[in-house]
Amino acid sequence: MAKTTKAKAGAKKKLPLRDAALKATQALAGKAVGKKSRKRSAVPLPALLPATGAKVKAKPPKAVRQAEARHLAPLDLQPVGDAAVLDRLWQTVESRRAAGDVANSHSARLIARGTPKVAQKLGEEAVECVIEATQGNRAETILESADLLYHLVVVWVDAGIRPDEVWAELRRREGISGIVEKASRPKGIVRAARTTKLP
Ligand SMILES: N=c1c2ncn([C@@H]3O[C@H](COP(=O)(O)OP(=O)(O)OP(=O)(O)O)[C@@H](O)[C@H]3O)c2ncn1[C@@H]1O[C@H](COP(=O)(O)O)[C@@H](O)[C@H]1O
Repeated sequence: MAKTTKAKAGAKKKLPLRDAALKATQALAGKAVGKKSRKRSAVPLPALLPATGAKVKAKPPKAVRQAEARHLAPLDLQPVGDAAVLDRLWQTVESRRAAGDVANSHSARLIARGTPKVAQKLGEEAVECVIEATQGNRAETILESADLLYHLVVVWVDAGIRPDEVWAELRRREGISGIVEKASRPKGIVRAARTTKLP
């Protein structure tokens, strides 16, 4: 063991000057183009530095690829319903509110309990929908979505909002990329002043 160490030390000493200089250059180059420093340094590296064998990843990480596949997969849409059902639901709930028959109408009973209760129910249904969606339970997510939309309609009726007003806002947003819209929002301190979120 000791012999080997000595032999190594000897070999180091005997290293010709040119080889030693080359080694030092390579060591420096390795530091300069190593993963960490390449990320942090904005200073361009000299073009003549020797390659260090750092691999360029051709594929994005697995989680990103899976998310992309989920979003890009075509939806299996069968035309069995239409959005007009929400307009009809609103009409029904509004008529229940106006009639105020709390003995026979769930909507009338819920609205009679006051705005905080109406809003709370929407929150509960949203959380249930989130849980099912997070767990990948497709059928349950559909059921919870229907509950969520019903309770959203009750919120609109309670607040005196007509579906048309929401559709108009959705129409206004058509063709505006969410990313572009987000980028156009005020930034920094202005944004912090307008929101309860941490900047
Ligand atoms: N889409 C719905 C709908 N979805 C869910 N629900 C009811 O919402 C209630 C949710 O039950 P929860 O136990 O979560 O809530 P909760 O009974 O208020 O209990 P708490 O949280 O207060 O303790 C159930 O009674 C469901 O039947 C609905 N009730 C009515 N509709 C639609 O509204 C129309 C009018 O209904 P009524 O107002 O009952 O005539 C109906 O024809 C339907 O089209």
